[in-house]
Parts: sequence; structure tokens; C-alpha cells
Amino acid sequence: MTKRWVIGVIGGSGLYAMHAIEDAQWIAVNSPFGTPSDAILFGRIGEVQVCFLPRHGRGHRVSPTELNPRANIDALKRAGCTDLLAISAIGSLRENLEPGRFVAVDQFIDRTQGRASTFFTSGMVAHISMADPVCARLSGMAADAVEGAGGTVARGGTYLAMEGPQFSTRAESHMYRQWGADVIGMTAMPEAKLAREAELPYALLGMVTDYDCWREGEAAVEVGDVIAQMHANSALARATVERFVQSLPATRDPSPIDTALDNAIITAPDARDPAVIARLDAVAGRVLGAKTA
Ligand SMILES: CSC[C@H]1O[C@H](OP(=O)(O)O)[C@H](O)[C@@H]1O
Ligand SMILES: Nc1ncnc2[nH]cnc12
Repeated sequence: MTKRWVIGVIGGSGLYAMHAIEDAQWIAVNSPFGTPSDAILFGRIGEVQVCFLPRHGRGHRVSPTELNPRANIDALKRAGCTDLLAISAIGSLRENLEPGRFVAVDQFIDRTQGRASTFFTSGMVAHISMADPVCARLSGMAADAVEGAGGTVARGGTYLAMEGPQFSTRAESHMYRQWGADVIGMTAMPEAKLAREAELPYALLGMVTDYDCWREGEAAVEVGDVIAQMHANSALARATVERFVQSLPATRDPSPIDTALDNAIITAPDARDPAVIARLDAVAGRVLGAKTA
């Protein structure tokens, strides 16, 4: 069955609103998983419905370590999103990924600690595959949009998600390079895991803002470097999102991620907790038969 695209855009550091969105309206969406970072900006770009959520809230109020990605993803699912494009500021762990370049991330190493990282708690246990954590279709179109907007992009790269909010030590930065990580940030995990649990195809466009602290004889990253680079490139990031939405095919073919929960739930029907089922109405209503609010 084909359906229309509803694109959720998660704006990272420096991207707190989208002026290209027409008929725009900020609307608060409640979630049983807590308070999302902000209201969602509903509107359209051309004929495509867009739901924009600033990841840290307007004014960058919410720390990466105190984000509630469960509430954010649940709210975007409730808002009717079919697909998610996330934008992030990232540090580079590779010489050839210079500040200003975009990276269409395709793998993750999750080093975050203590964040609620699943919708499927006791009473409704599920194990989804995260082998290929990013939607290749979406990521490819997002990378095309970067180039169409005049930017440069690396297609593929491994994102190390650190806890923060402090930046890494030099020893950690060197270790992450040895592990094979290409870029570093504090927010895309567990966001990407939760998007998959919610059967939402997810792509992450990282924008390199700095070289972290692994380069010999060079000053370590400071937040001012990140902000300056984000400001220098925010017009390009906005143009990329606009172009991405405009380039979508008129109809949306199904994605295998739309049915990621098929065969993922292991808790026997008679052992399922009704309270847990109730709060999964948006995330897993398709498989649990719960009514979506
Ligand atoms: C402002 S510097 C560090 C900050 O920027 C990144 O956030 P986001 O991914 O939302 O753009 C990074 O993960 C940190 O939260
Ligand atoms: N060097 C870095 N480390 C972690 N998160 C970042 N976001 C932007 N630059 C970063």
C-alpha cells in the first residue's frame, strides 16, 4: 500500500525552527513517556506535511544527557510521521571529514549511560534488529539533498554516541578512532533505537563542527567552535532539509522498517501488562491492536 510522506525533522544544535515550513503552527503533543523537548511545529513544505521538533527545545534548554528521546519519538509518531530526518552537530574523528562537511551516518556505537533506551519494558518485551540502524532510502535522498543545496557529504560513517555533556578526554578521542568511529556526538542514541522500535525509518545528517581533541598540538573543541560552525552552515542545513522534502517521490512506497515489530515481541499474550500495552498505543498500535490516541 502506498501512502503519503509525513516527514519528522529533528533539529539539532543551531536548528531550532524552520522558516521554510508553510502554514506553520506550534502544537504541544502529549506523550505517556513524559515531556517532549518542545511543541512540534506542524506545517508543510510544498505538498508534503512536515513536523519539526527542536531536539533541545527552542533556546537550547535541554541538556543532551537529560533529553527524553522516548517522549520525542513517541510524540512524532503520534503526530503522524512516517519517516524521520535528524540533524546533528558532530565532532570529526577523521582528517578527511573537515568542519562544514555533512556526514550521512550509517552506523552507531552507543556509549551513552543511564538513558531510557527502549519503549518495551517488562510486561511487553521486544527485541528489534539494529544491525542496519539507518534507513538507506532516506539517507541516500538526504545525502543527495546536501549536494543539491551546494554542500559536501560523506555517504556513510560511524557515529560514536557519548554521554556528555562534557566533551571527551584526548585518551577517549584516540580510543574512539581506534574503535573505527568516524564522528562523535551526544544525542543520536538512543534516538535511533527508539525510532526503529516505533517503526519509523530514520536518517541522520551530521554536520561536522570541529575536530574534537585527537589532533596533535591542536586546541580541543569548545562549545563556541561548534556554535560558530553551526551558524556558518545553518543556511545550508535549512536548504538541505527543504530540498530533501521537495525531492521526495509523490507517493511513499512501503519500507521494511514500517513492519520492524513483526516477530520482535517475545512476551506471551497472556503475560502482557495492560498498562504497558496502553502506553504503546502510538508506538506499537499496529501490532498490538491498541487504539492510537
Ligand atoms: C553544542 S555542542 C554539543 C551538542 O551538540 C550536539 O547536539 P545535536 O546532536 O542535538 O546537534 C551534541 O550531540 C551535543 O548535544
Ligand atoms: N566534539 C564533539 N563531541 C561531542 N559532541 C559534539 N557535537 C559537536 N562536536 C562534538
